[in-house]
Amino acid sequence: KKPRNFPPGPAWWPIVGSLPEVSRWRKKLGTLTMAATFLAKQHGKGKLVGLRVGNDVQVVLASAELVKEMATKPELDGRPRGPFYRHRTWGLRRGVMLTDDEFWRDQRRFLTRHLRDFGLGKASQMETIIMREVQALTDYFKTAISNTADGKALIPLHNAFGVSVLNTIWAMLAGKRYDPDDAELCTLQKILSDMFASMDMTGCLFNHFPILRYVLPEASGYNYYMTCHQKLLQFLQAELLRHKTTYMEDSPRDFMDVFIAESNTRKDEDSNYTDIQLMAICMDMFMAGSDTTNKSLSFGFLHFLRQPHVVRKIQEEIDSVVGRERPVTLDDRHNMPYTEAAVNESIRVFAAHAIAVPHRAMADSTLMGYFIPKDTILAVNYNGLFMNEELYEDPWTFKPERFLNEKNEVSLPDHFIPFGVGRRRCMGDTLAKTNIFLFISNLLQTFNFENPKGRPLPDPFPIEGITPFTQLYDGVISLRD
Ligand code: HEM
Repeated sequence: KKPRNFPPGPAWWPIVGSLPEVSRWRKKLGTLTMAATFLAKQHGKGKLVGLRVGNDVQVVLASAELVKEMATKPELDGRPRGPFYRHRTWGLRRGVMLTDDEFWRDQRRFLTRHLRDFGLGKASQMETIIMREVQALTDYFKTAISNTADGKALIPLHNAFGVSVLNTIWAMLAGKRYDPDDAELCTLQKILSDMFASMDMTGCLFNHFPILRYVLPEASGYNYYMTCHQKLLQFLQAELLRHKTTYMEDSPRDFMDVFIAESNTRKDEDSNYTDIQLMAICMDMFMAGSDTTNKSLSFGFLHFLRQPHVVRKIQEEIDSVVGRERPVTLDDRHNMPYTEAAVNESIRVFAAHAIAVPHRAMADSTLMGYFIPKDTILAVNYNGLFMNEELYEDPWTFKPERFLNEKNEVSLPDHFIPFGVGRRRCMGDTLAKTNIFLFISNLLQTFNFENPKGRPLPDPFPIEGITPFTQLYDGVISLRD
């Protein structure tokens, strides 16, 4: 039964809850995020909708004020607890992204403090790490171009940035980088992206109906989920072993070494500094840290192919502020408002189809005056925020100008909160924005990106998943001069 004064939403049927209504609108509109935006408009003044899907009682939020209200209430800082979230870290709730309470506070503090030592949030260190990757990708594109007769290389752009972006976070975590076409990492990323495409952020069938793990392990996606995580575990185990065999106590090379040192000092049985916890943190970073930035770049470049005038404006800005003789650096950023606005617009067009990592009410609470019972899942539907025509005119069109004021300065509205707010706010916003800025500006300084002749422009409609994907698309890359 719906609790009294629960946020409004479609009817709850026995066993399936609101699933039939959500599925109907999802099919009709094309994505879960659009269905949730629609249901929030139909039932909750466009701000929220209350649902039950199988076991899970959920409230989907679609307004910035509500996200901010949620952040004022520590009891709403929890993370979900179903099998989808537990089995991801091998049966235990571990890591930092999907844990809560004291365990999460301690681990988040430790991770933030020590990732800073290896560059996270420190402009000059981040710049060095990212520029190494920009250079490697530039060389990779140049080689592809030099292997063509007409100087125009056809490159699949939907996932051109995956390995490069992962390297920027992996350098801090594991002190290692991979080439853009590294076979092992490309396979691993393919496994992860296939898995991401088969689920969504609010879970999947075997989470909403846990019994399906036993009666329909194949059809409910459970077996597939476990196999993918097993492969990821093998990859991380190999890295951990490499670290342990080459570890030197007095000279930590990266976060893994620091964590190993900490776990050596805490030998007690209930220590949280275990091998599994370290691998779970790495997995969080793999997913939260690289996937989001990579996809913001993919969405950005898709729109660049659709709107060459945006590319021309960025290139004009680069030419006038930096020229072509030296790379674009972070110091140039404040003189490049149009490019900086394009960075934010790339994040908007990606996040506009995403549901953020869900929260969980750890105690009874309220939101917008409605009752939120303990264990309700609270999911922020960014589609409701970033595709809202009243806030973002013509939301399907890529318009950096929307983030510029009349003085041509970057001006981000209060409702632009792609990284969340409050205690659970994203840990990597600076790294993400720095990555996107340096990749866009340096690649557009050197190359032209065009849609292949004779092909339709790539469609901005997303492919759904835990995080949204662009459709598969190619770009023609050539040297600017
Ligand atoms: C465009 C890129 C990115 C976007 C849009 C993004 C967005 C978000 C959002 C919306 C959340 C959830 C906030 C909440 O629960 O209220 C989050 C959490 C998180 N993000 Fe990001 N993020 C991005 C990049 C990164 C990067 C580069 C890192 C790596 C350092 C990172 C690490 C994390 C972590 C660890 C969390 C979990 C924090 C916690 O639960 O305490 N993210 N991010």
